[in-house]
Amino acid sequence: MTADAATAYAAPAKVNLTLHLLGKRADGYHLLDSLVVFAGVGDQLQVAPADSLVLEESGPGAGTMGSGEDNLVLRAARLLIETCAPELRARIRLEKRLPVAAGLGGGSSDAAAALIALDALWGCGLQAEELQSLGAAVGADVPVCLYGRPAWVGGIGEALETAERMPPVWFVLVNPGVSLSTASVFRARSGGFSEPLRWHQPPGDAATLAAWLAQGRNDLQAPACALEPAIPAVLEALAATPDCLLARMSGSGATCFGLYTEEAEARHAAQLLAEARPDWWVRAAPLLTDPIERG
Ligand SMILES: C[C@](O)(CO)[C@H](O)COP(=O)(O)OP(=O)(O)OC[C@H]1O[C@@H](n2ccc(N)nc2=O)[C@H](O)[C@@H]1O
Ligand SMILES: Nc1ncnc2c1ncn2[C@@H]1O[C@H](COP(=O)(O)OP(=O)(O)OP(=O)(O)O)[C@@H](O)[C@H]1O
Repeated sequence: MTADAATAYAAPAKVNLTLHLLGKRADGYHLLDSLVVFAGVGDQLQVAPADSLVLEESGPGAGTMGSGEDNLVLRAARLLIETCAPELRARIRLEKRLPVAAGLGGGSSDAAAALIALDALWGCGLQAEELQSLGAAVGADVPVCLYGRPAWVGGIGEALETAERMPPVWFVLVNPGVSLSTASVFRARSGGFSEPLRWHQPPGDAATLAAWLAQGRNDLQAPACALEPAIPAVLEALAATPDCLLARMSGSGATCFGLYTEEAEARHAAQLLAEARPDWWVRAAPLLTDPIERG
């Protein structure tokens, strides 16, 4: 595949529908069992040939990601250069729309899109497994973002299995405008570990999915709520919207999602929340049931 300069690569938000912690490794990383999906809202990336490696940020989140040199997009690009050829360079444009350090895996999704876009631009032709191992070196959420479809995630984020036949579902995503460091939320948790949760038969509709999800949880939600009191307020506000089937935190927070059957229900709930709390980031978006289309 070749990339032309105008091609835009989608970097959608990741949502952890469940997040069970199964144990802890000697290096401090936690073993996960998570049902991960993507939502139809996210960042966008464009790449073009250039004489140096540069990242240009635009959009509402530009300048909120710390120093440009630490950007996960550039870390991914440098790893690909090391693997592929030392002289490779590109201009990368990142339109940052997702909140940062928000539990939506925005940086990981950007890094995954960068690996795919630059592999195509530079004609590296890496196999999916090679991209996966570069992605895992950038962050635990990058492998599933490269995979780009509903998945059961295990290991510390690298063990992936397709979650077949997700039903059509709508999300309302709400971030209260606070960023939470993933490491601090893991550090704040205490107590035992959970069992993995798998369905015997894929849920046929949103209500059945929500009922199945209610048997599980996000094990990082309690420690994140203890660190950040805005999170319980978001969960309560989402749960109180009409037609909300389930409200839960994604990843290490602070973004929470509400589940709805219909687009109109989600849009109505999002409008109510945005009116009540203009200081919150609120978006209605569908669950992407099919693999992400890139480029
Ligand atoms: C919590 C999740 O969002 C679930 O999807 C991800 O596992 C986190 O993915 P991520 O943000 O890409 O995480 P990384 O940047 O690799 O790790 C940040 C920190 O989170 C903790 N961490 C992360 C992943 C994992 N399986 N166990 C951990 O304990 C570690 O303290 C690590 O230093
Ligand atoms: N392209 C990027 N987008 C967002 N954050 C980035 C990016 N590059 C570097 N970062 C840094 O990475 C950290 C994590 O940001 P990110 O938005 O990916 O977190 P998150 O949504 O909580 O991720 P996860 O759900 O994987 O834990 C932040 O401290 C941020 O400054």
